[in-house]
Amino acid sequence: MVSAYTGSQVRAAERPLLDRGEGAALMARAAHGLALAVLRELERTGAVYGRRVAGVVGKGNNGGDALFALAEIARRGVRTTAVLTGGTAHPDGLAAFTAAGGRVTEELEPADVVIDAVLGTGFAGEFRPPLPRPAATVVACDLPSGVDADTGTAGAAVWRADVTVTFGALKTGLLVGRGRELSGTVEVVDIGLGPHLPEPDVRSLDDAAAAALLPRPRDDWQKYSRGVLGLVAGSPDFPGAAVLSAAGALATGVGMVRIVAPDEVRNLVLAAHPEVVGSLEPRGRVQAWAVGPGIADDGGQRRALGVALGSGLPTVVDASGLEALGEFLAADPRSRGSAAEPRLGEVLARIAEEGTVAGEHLVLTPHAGELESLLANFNSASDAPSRDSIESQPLHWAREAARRIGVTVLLKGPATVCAAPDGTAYVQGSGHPYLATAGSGDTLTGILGALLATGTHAGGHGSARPVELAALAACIHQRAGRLAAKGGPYGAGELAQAVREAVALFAA
Ligand SMILES: NC(=O)C1=CN([C@@H]2O[C@H](COP(=O)(O)OP(=O)(O)OC[C@H]3O[C@@H](n4cnc5c(N)ncnc54)[C@H](OP(=O)(O)O)[C@@H]3O)[C@@H](O)[C@H]2O)[C@@H](O)CC1
Ligand SMILES: Nc1ncnc2c1ncn2[C@@H]1O[C@H](COP(=O)(O)OP(=O)(O)O)[C@@H](O)[C@H]1O
Ligand SMILES: [K+]
Repeated sequence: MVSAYTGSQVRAAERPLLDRGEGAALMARAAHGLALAVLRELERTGAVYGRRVAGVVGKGNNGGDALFALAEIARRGVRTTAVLTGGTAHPDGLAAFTAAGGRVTEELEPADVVIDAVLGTGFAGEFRPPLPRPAATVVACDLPSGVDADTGTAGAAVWRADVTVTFGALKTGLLVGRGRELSGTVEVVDIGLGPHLPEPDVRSLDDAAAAALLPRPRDDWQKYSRGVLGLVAGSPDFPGAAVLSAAGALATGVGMVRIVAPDEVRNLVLAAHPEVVGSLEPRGRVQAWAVGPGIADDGGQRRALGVALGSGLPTVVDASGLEALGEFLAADPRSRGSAAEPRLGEVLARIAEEGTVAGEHLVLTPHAGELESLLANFNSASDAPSRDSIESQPLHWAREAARRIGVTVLLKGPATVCAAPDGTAYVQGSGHPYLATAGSGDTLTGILGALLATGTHAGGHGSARPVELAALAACIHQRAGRLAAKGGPYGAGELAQAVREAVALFAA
C-alpha cells in the first residue's frame, strides 16, 4: 500500500524532531537522498567527474536541502553552481556549498542536471518560477516548486521535473492533478518521520495491496456463493455498452451475470457472451448491481435503476444512470415519483427528502463532466464546481461529492480518485492514455460490479469496503490498459482480454 500525506501532516510530523533539536540531522538525510538521486541521474548518462549541476535555490529550508546536496555532489568532482532566487539562502547550507567549491551565480549556468529548490512545503498562494525551465534534466527537491503539496494544483509556468525526490513521506499533491503530471518519477527518501506520521491523507493500491484485496473463490463455493451481478445496461440506441460491461465483469470473475435489457440488447450480449442470463425486467437474486452504461432515457431501464437503488445492495451507478439520478435531483419535488417511473421516483424521493442517497454501498462513477452536473443538481447547487475545477482538484471534489451525497465516488480521469463519505480516499494513477476511448468506462463498470458482487456479500470476502473495491477496479482497469497498450492503440472491446490478464497477475 502506498500512503500519501498533506504538506501540513508532514510538517507536523517533523515538529517533535525539530523540537528535540534534530532539524539539522533531518536536513542532512534529505540532502543526502537528493544528492544520491542527482548522482544517479549523472551516472545514467555518463561519468560523474567533471559534469555540471546547478541549483535554483530559494531562501527557505527547501533551498537549504539543495545547498547541502550540492556540497555533497561537488565533493564527487562535479562543478556546482547555484542561483539564489530570494537574495539570501539557508546560512549553514550556503556555507557548506561554498566550502565544497560551489559558486553562486546571477544567471543559471548550463548544466547536465538542474535542482529545482525554490519552494517546498512552505509554499502558499501563487507562484511563478523566476526562470524559464532549462532544457536539462530537472530534479525537484521535495516537490516541483509551486505545486501545492495538499491538492496538486500548480500555476501554468511551474517546471516539470524528470525526477522528484520527496522527503519523509509521499505528498498527496504528487499523486493528483497537475502535481502528478509535473513530478516525473517520484522517489521517497526516509528521513525518520515514520513513527510521527498520522493516518495517511490518501492511499494508493500497489500490486501487493491489490493482490491482497482481490476476491478469490474458495474451493467449496458454487456460482451463487461466488456472487451474482445484476447488470442494467444498454438500450436500443446504445446496445454496445451492455456488451462491454458484461465483458468487463466476466473477465474480472463472478459467479453469474444477469443482464436486464430490452430484447435486442440482450440478444447482442448473449451472442457475445452466451453464459449471461437475461430478462427484460429485474428478476432473480443478485449480490450487487451495476447500472447505467448506455441506458439513455429508456423508461424500462430507468425503472430497473430504481429497483437497484432501492435494493440496498452494493450498486455501481454510471453514465446515463448518473444522468437519471442528476435529473431527478434537479426536478421539481412535486414531479418526483411520476407514474412513468414509480420505483425510481419512490426511491429518489426518499433520497431527496433525506438529503442524501445515504450509503457507501452506492458507488457513483462519474468523469469530471458528469460530476459537474451531479453536483450542480444536488442540494446546494450554489457552490457547484465547474468541470475545470474538478479536473484541477479531483481529490477535493471526489471527497466533497462523497460527503455531500453520502455515497462512494469513483472520479475517472488520468488519475482516478475513489472517495468514501467519511473522507477515506484512494488515488490510482498508473493507467495509459489509450484508456481514454469510448466504452472504456463501461468496461470499468463491469469490473467494479463483479468485484462488488464477489467481494462484499456475506458468503464472499465480506470485509472489503466499496471504496477499496472501487480502487481495486481502477487498479485492474489501469493495469489492463497498460497491458493492452503493448500491442498499440485499442478499442474498448479489446480491453476485456487484458482485464483477464491483469486479474491473473494479481491472483498469482
Ligand atoms: N523543517 C525541516 O527541518 C525540514 C524541512 N525540509 C525541507 O524544507 C522544506 C520546507 O521548508 P520551509 O518551511 O522553509 O519552506 P520552503 O518550502 O523552503 O519555502 C519557504 C520560503 O518560500 C517563500 N514563499 C512561500 N510562498 C511563496 C510564494 N507563493 N511565492 C514566493 N515565495 C514564497 C517564503 O517566503 P516568505 O513568505 O517567508 O517571505 C519562504 O522564504 C521542505 O519542503 C523540505 O524540502 C527537509 O529538509 C526536512 C527537514
Ligand atoms: N489520459 C488518461 N490516462 C489514463 N486513463 C484515462 C485517461 N483519460 C481517461 N482515462 C480513463 O478512461 C476511462 C474513460 O471512461 P469514460 O469517460 O466513462 O468513457 P466511456 O463513457 O466512453 O466508457 C476512465 O476509466 C478514465 O479514468
Ligand atoms: K522544490
